[in-house]
Amino acid sequence: MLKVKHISFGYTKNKTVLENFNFTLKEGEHLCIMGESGCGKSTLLKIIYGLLDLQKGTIFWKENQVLGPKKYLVPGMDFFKYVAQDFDLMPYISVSENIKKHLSRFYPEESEKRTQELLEVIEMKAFENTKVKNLSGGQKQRVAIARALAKEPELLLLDEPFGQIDNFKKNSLRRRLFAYLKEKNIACIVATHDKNDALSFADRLIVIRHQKIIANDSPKEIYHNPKKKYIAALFDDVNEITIDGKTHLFYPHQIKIVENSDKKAIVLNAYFKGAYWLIEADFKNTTIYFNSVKPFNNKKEVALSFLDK
Ligand SMILES: Nc1ncnc2c1ncn2[C@@H]1O[C@H](COP(=O)(O)OP(=O)(O)OP(=O)(O)O)[C@@H](O)[C@H]1O
Repeated sequence: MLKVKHISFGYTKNKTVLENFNFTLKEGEHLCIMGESGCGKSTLLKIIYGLLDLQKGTIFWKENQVLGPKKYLVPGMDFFKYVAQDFDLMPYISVSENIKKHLSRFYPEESEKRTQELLEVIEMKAFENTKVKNLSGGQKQRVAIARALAKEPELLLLDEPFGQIDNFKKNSLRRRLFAYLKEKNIACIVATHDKNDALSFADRLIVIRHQKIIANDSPKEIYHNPKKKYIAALFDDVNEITIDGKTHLFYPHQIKIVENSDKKAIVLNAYFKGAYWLIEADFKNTTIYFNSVKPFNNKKEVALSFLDK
């Protein structure tokens, strides 16, 4: 189990990036870290891996304390693997050689079998003999993930793991990778901007804002009961609307167009989203967003109903 206790960190003395972080992670559990750009997601992963020295607090994996570069000449904990945003692959050797570099040379058959298994997980079988320098950014990202998995870490730390991968590949890769991690009981912490990483695949979600953890719960709970607009906005457009003197947060799908109601909005724009239209409208001098199966002309008045909260 990972135990992060009262940790604080800043790159300089007068600027704290993370303040008094506390959380735990069980074996095999998947945690997502979300928050706006620059809030400290990558910094947290680097601290957990042991690449930075803490100013305060402790981190333990089981009974082992995670210590930073002041303590270890080669930083980074043995039973963790960390895939950074810049991959750090060997460009002049092939995809499979990059993976094999992290497997034992003394068991070539076992090493080959494992490499093939990982090539399947990252859907890169067709590129096994291609030199890494000739791969696209998204392909390199996938090789970096396979390489990190080669030795079956106990905890995998992924920084924006699908950031450079197109939607077409991303969905199937995500399903394969997270199923593989669960199957092998590998715990995982993913720093991400992508709500799908959290909603569909994480057991738990932590949201960071202004150096603090402002939410730590199941993705379902945080999605359905966001305590702040900042949190809801990680998942979708969000409307902050006051009804009978009380302010509520509504996602676009929680506002419906109805035949009649005393809540009227004037359509400003309609954006095609494939399966539906996102309507931008003025409601009591506030711009709101809701979904509709059909578009409306600008300036059209529509009656709305808001989900009961
Ligand atoms: N090596 C460094 N030296 C000094 N400041 C740094 C360093 N790396 C990051 N920072 C600062 O620390 C803060 C947190 O950065 P971090 O990269 O952890 O954010 P992030 O949430 O991962 O951002 P993004 O989503 O854009 O990747 C930012 O203000 C950043 O400018």
